[in-house]
Amino acid sequence: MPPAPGCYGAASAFVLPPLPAMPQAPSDVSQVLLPFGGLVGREVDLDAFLQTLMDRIAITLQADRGTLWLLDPARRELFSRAAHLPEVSQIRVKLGQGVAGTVAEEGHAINVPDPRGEQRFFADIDRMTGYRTTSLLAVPLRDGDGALYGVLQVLNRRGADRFTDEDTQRLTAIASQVSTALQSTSLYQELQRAKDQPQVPVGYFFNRIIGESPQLQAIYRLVRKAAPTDATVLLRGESGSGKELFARAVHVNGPRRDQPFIKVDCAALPETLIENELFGHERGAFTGADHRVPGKFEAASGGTVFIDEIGELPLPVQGKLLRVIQDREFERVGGTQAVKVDVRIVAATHRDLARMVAEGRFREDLYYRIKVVEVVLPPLRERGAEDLERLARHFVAAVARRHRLTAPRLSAAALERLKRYRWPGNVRELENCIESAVVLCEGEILEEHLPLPNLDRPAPTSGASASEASPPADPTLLPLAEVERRHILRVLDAMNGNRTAAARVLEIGRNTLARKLKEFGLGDEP
Ligand SMILES: Nc1ncnc2c1ncn2[C@@H]1O[C@H](COP(=O)(O)OP(=O)(O)OP(=O)(O)O)[C@@H](O)[C@H]1O
Repeated sequence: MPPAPGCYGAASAFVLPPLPAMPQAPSDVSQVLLPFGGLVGREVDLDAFLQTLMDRIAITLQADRGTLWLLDPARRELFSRAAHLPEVSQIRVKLGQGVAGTVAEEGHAINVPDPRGEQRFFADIDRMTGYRTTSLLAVPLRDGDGALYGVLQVLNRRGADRFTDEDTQRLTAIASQVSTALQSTSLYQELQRAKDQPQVPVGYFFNRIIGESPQLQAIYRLVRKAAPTDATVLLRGESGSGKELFARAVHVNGPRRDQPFIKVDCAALPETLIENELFGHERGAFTGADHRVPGKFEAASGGTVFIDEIGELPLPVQGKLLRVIQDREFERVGGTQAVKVDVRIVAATHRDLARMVAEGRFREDLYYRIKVVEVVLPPLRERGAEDLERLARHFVAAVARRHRLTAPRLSAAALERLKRYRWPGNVRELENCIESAVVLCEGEILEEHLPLPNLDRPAPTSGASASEASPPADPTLLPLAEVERRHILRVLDAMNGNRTAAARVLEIGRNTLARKLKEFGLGDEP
């Protein structure tokens, strides 16, 4: 059965609850956008806005699915920016390819009653998604100057075998409203920039990154410059501050975007395994090595290797990595033959590498090689109240969608509590905190359920208990139990949730791991 409107992207295949305000298709197109006026202006969460917008459009046109396509002038392609597309995260089509591509090239609406036998229909997308298109309507999206910048498309008219002429008129009217609405968003500004710099592809950029503070703006500028090159990038920042998110942004905004992005987490692997993981091994390299196994560098060929927690890399392996950066070659463990490799390297650390160099724990030559472009991510507490609020609202909406719940409203008191907390675990901690609160929230307003220390309580005057009101200046000074909890979750994450593998890395029994996870409130495996 095809998914209902409300399903977006592979990473977030969820179904929104029915929209209470509009159970029926409205007859007046102005109702499609009317409820969003405030949301567009504030644009607290562009993704959520676009998704709700596409839901409304599908309902209004009595369509099963809808797609907002935008134009990437550099690549002469359309990319799906918001869509009922649970099967894949994004689709790209060339101008002139398929119905949407033809609308973008020719600039007029196309109504396809039956795609079978329709030459302009691009059946590859149905083949890729497994979805069966039975009728399709697509109209151009134009900006205030009349220039085409996208296509609005709906699929599979419900209750009829085709879209009508009246539907075409309605979708055209909606497209004009959508254009007006989009022009006040940063998405539109990005498209405008792309017009001035047609060599820079769009649609990959920062789609999932929330934050408008001056610090984040400076980082966007830096990443925008560095990404299209092959420069090695070093991301520095506290745990949970978004290093991996930006590492992916560097990759998908660069020339290697269609090639693999492979992550190696040096902190999750025992020292003895890191070399093997990165470089692979030859047959007979050690007992049990009964065939040649390629490492991550070979797996990432043509793409990017993201070396997370590079500060944990043992010194001998640092030497081998240096050779990869300098000479683009290495030897597999137990091998004598040089293997050539073409990869981009992006590295991340929460450590002070300069200090590690001074202490002789990190090679100076490698340090300078990896920090060709250095991006320092600010801790959440330094990003200002507005960014915190944007992120919080984004997570409320995203978590509610993920768990198929109605998104509660954040009360002023709840926001105040969020702003007063110091967030030692940064954005990840905020995300987890909001997830817990949204899941436990019983009413429409999220207020009581934030699992945060009560900062209004008077601080203890003496004793060894940590003061919640005045946390230590150094956020890494954590209680032992918290360090253990974070380490376990990080290993589990690195092993993609596989408990057996995580228990092996942690060198504890699987039952012990299960018990600890239970203590953290992470119940049984699904
Ligand atoms: N600016 C942001 N906008 C939206 N989500 C964010 C942002 N920054 C971080 N996140 C989210 O917070 C979580 C932690 O981010 P990420 O894994 O990139 O941090 P990290 O610095 O690599 O952490 P660690 O050092 O512990 O590996 C992720 O779920 C990520 O999607």
